[in-house]
Amino acid sequence: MRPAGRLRAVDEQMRHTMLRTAVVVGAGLIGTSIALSLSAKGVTVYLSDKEPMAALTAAALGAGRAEEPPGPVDLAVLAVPPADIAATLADAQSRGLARAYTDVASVKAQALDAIEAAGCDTRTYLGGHPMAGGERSGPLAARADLFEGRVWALVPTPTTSAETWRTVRGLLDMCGATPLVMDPHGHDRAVALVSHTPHLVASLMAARLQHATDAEVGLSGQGVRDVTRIAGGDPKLWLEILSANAGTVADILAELAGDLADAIGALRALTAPDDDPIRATGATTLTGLLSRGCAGHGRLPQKRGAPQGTYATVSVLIGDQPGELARLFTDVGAAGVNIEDIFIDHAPGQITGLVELLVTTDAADRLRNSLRVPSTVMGH
Ligand SMILES: NC(=O)c1ccc[n+]([C@@H]2O[C@H](COP(=O)([O-])OP(=O)(O)OC[C@H]3O[C@@H](n4cnc5c(N)ncnc54)[C@H](O)[C@@H]3O)[C@@H](O)[C@H]2O)c1
Ligand SMILES: O=C(O)C(=O)C[C@]1(C(=O)O)C=C[C@@H](O)C=C1
Repeated sequence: MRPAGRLRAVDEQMRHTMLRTAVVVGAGLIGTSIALSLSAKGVTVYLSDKEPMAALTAAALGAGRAEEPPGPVDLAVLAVPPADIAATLADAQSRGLARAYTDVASVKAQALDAIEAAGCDTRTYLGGHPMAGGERSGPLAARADLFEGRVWALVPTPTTSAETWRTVRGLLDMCGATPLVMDPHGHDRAVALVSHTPHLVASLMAARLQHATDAEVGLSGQGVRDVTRIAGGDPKLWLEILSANAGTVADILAELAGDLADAIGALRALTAPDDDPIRATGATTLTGLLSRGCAGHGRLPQKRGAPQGTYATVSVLIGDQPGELARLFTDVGAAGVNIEDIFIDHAPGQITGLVELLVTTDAADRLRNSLRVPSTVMGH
């Protein structure tokens, strides 16, 4: 049985307050996306940024008002770079800007240490980190639906008040995000694996392309774009993020370096003549690495943090002519199936496009039968 105090704490975390007013400090990609989402739900949002043009641009996009609030707001969201969180929180609290405060920084332990060192009031602060973003910066890259269905880590201080919990839960609810409560070091270890090292690896791979010939990059398909997309992120922000989690990222990269060395050895072995037995060793090693990759990829949760197997992809070929998508949606509706997500892959000039519909696993075969499309392909 859980002690009553713990039960009460969990209960408080589950409730949430409807926000009426908010301030977003830092009107960049994440701040403006949050502000757009809140404004769309009727919250009065005030925007500020050390670059006035960023706040004005966000306001012009409909994210809120680029002005100081007339009095304390329900929640201040600090969407500034990680190293600026403590000073921004201290300044906001000293001005009595809000009744509760949260941030969105990608690293938590160092920020929390700095918050405590700066003497901030940790009762009105609850750290946060939405696991959604993009490789572009600034308000013009923002989207109101950026956090829909995404996990949002919540990292409380030992003294975070119940009222602050309820207010920040209200923010997540309005943004359509799913909370995941973590401690700061556990959070930073996890994001080293699922965000920070992948970013660095994407950058290292993308750096290989820098001096490629036009003919070589001209041949790029979706694979290289998927592997390198996040490498387009702001180097200044990513230096800050990696610096605040450097030891853990270095440990993971060292393990990766071991696998890279094995892969190089295996590939060299595969260049040996057909009758050289070393080829078989190379093939075995490489198969092992590729299979481990499939197993690791299979561990990634699907939509809304659901485990693998919750959803299945139904792939449909459609023609490049008006009304094709509308017809497909009508047919899916007629089959009584809800589309959880959709991806459309259509190269200009091709007469067909591939539409991938993400649906619950139990509905997938029914939909395939109804649309008369073949069973799913490997990797889905
Ligand atoms: N980019 C992502 O994918 C992503 C995802 C989740 C969380 N985050 C976190 O969100 C935060 C913001 O990142 P972003 O991608 O929106 O960056 P961004 O560069 O798009 O926006 C940051 C904004 O903050 C402003 N700013 C910087 N210092 C400030 C200060 N001291 N006071 C007021 N304004 C200030 C900048 O002028 C800029 O407009 C970072 O802490 C980052 O770690 C980023
Ligand atoms: O979608 C992307 O572009 C991202 O890289 C977002 C992403 C990530 O998933 O690694 C990047 C950094 C953040 O702190 C959180 C989310």
